[in-house]
Amino acid sequence: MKKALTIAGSDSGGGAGIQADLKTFSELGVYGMSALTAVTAQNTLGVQAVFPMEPAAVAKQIDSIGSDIGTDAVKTGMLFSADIIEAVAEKIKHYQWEKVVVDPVMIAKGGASLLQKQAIASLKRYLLPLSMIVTPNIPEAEVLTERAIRTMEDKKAAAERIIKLGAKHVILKGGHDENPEESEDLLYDGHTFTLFQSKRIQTKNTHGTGCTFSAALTAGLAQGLPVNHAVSRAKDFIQAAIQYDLGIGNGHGPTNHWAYREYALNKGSVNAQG
Ligand SMILES: Nc1ncnc2c1ncn2[C@@H]1O[C@H](COP(=O)(O)OP(=O)(O)O)[C@@H](O)[C@H]1O
Ligand SMILES: Cc1ncc(COP(=O)(O)OP(=O)(O)O)c(N)n1
Repeated sequence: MKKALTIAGSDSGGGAGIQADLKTFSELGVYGMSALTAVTAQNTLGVQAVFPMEPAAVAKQIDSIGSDIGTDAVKTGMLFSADIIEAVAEKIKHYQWEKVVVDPVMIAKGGASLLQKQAIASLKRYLLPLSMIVTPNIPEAEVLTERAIRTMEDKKAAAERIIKLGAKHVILKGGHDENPEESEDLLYDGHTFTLFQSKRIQTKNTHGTGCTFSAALTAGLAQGLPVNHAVSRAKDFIQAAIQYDLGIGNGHGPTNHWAYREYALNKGSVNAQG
């Protein structure tokens, strides 16, 4: 049994954060574990409140896992503060975890801040150099690189800058792109760019897409898939989860975490173009 650890915040509404990660791990046949960084009071209409954990409490949860169960891969999501980021980075180094997926969660789709502004420097300095892959959406990549991203050339330049920050791979997600036909994610490993394209689904129910995608990617790495295969399967997983949404709540609803298993598994993969 392969194991994966998510270090992230709780979404009471169940669509993003720890809840999305654990559902995704389970759907992909990976044993899921969690270290909670914050509790959010959240639903499909937005984030009503954020209650961060003490950094020592985050570190202690990671120790409980690291000192006994161990893990095959780790992902980080909402980390909220510089102190939590530094505690997490310290533990990743201590346990010498290498399959580390950093989802640089900053702002929820409704606009709520999930990362303090003063924590961005710590994210870049302490966590990105420990990551096997970092998974920014376009606004997050703009913050990390301090450059606007409009064109494919901008995306490639941003990916190059993020690799220079110490990440081994970057997948720049295209959910926020203006392309009405496709949602395309750009993978860069420091040498080669690979584009993962899928049909853009017209829906308002995209809450938790980033968390779900990075959790699927983490599960793939835990199972020993090479990075590009893990990305390709994560893209198939999120495509199915968005396509077969559940219509839950009055705002931006969650995706369907069992859609990949139920409807899409082994029905072919999205295109990857070098
Ligand atoms: N409407 C959509 N149709 C198809 N894929 C989408 C859509 N929105 C997002 N995705 C995919 O979901 C994943 C998460 O992307 P994104 O929404 O940019 O992340 P985040 O939730 O971090 O903002 C990416 O693989 C992206 O291509
Ligand atoms: C607790 C928590 N963590 C992360 C997020 C952000 O999730 P994401 O997948 O980026 O989706 P949206 O919030 O943008 O819909 C979150 N909302 N809550």
